[in-house]
Amino acid sequence: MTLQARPLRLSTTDADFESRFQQRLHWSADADAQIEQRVAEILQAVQQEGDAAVLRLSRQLDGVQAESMAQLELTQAELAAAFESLPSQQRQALQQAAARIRRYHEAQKQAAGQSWSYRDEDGSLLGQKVTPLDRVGIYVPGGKAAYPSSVLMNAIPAHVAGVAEILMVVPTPRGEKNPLVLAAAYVAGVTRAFTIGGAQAVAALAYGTASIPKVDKITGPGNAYVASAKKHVFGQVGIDMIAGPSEILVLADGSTPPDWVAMDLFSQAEHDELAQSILLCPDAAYLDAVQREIDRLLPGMPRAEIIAKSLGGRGALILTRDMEEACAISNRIAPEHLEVSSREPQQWEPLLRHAGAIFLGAYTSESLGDYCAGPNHVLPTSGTARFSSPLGVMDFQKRSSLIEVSEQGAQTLGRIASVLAHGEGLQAHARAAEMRLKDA
Ligand SMILES: NC(=O)c1ccc[n+]([C@@H]2O[C@H](COP(=O)([O-])OP(=O)(O)OC[C@H]3O[C@@H](n4cnc5c(N)ncnc54)[C@H](O)[C@@H]3O)[C@@H](O)[C@H]2O)c1
Ligand SMILES: N[C@H](CO)Cc1c[nH]c[nH+]1
Ligand SMILES: [Zn+2]
Repeated sequence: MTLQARPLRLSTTDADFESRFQQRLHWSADADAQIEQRVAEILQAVQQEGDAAVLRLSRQLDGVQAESMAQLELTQAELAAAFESLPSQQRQALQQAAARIRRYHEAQKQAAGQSWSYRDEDGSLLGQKVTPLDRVGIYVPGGKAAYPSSVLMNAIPAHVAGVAEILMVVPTPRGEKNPLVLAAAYVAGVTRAFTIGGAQAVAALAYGTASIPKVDKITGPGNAYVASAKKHVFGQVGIDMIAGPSEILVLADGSTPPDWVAMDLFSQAEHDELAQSILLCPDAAYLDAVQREIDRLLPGMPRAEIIAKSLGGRGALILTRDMEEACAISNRIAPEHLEVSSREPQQWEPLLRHAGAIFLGAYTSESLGDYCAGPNHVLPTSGTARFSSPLGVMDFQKRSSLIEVSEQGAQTLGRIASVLAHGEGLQAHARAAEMRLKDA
């Protein structure tokens, strides 16, 4: 039987558009509940049994036969050897990507990640002191594909922020280590690396085990199990966001070659059967042309099966009344990646408010952002771009407020605080302020 990839065809003028659109956006509650249940069991096992559970689950879920946790740690020598063993073209590409990612995140730190303070009219100092986290865990996915680029996207901003210890976890299905992943860890300066993945890796980082130190925060993307585990451990540790199965939304005015758009939809669909690719366009003939290109190109794709399942199960080609309506629907979806494939991307960009990353113009394929444009590819999914932002230097920092009140300032603030503290019925607060008043 020939493989087919048939995204759902919808039109905003259909009477049942709203219900079918909603159904397509949200994955099945049943599947979700099963994943939640499994993840809860895994987290509990690791919390109670530590390394023993991590070893057992790595055997069961990843087919990794290890007798001790020491066998699951990658040495710095192994990382360096992996880098040295790469063909020079791959070594160079890793270094070029790393340099661009570093430059972007250094600019981000300059713009938004610095301490600041000012003195008020009484000479009191008010400000914010920014400090890096001490120890972070970065999750690098590795179930259905290997992600050296995710090593760079996590570890480089952590370094730029000044994090002292960067612990990496990455699953190695059947014990197969990906040399590019190891080499990327070398290039990005990862402190320690463990070949474990899934919810068990998230649990080990969050709770700590005899072999894996507990971290302060876990960042990085992963499949639905990883995303759910991060949600569960939030509070024990910090997390960056929910960066689950990949998504792309293409907003097209019909001017981009349809095979480019078809391939861009494939590029995220090939990550995972649960990935989501959506095309919005006001031109029905263009949607037909993209579907024809999907049919033509699919058989040549090595990951055709995953693409077909993702597009068939979660994809959509949506006919809109016009580009304005397409922008409004895109804002409702709040996709991880948003491509504005138009002759006038600057015309539509001001209308677009919710997306992890916005790619402007036909030449800006989303895949360039995945690897080397510079901005981070760890991005919020499942509509969480309404309130979350791309991974960045600020995720590896925290802020402390700084307050130094002058003698004069204590007179002004003391009177205000005293009134409010008495209003709250908190006498010790009031007295502490009043004792510092000169006429007390
Ligand atoms: N949003 C982002 O920024 C971003 C970036 C890169 C990748 N991604 C996404 O990350 C995901 C990577 O997924 P992946 O599967 O390739 O790697 P992964 O490392 O996220 O997941 C693999 C792990 O999942 C666990 N697992 C798989 N099936 C399980 C089951 N039935 N029960 C319990 N645990 C199970 C296993 O422990 C395995 O080690 C994809 O969905 C991709 O789209 C997202
Ligand atoms: N598109 C992914 C984020 O959703 C990132 C990635 C890495 N490699 C290829 N793609
Ligand atoms: Zn990708």
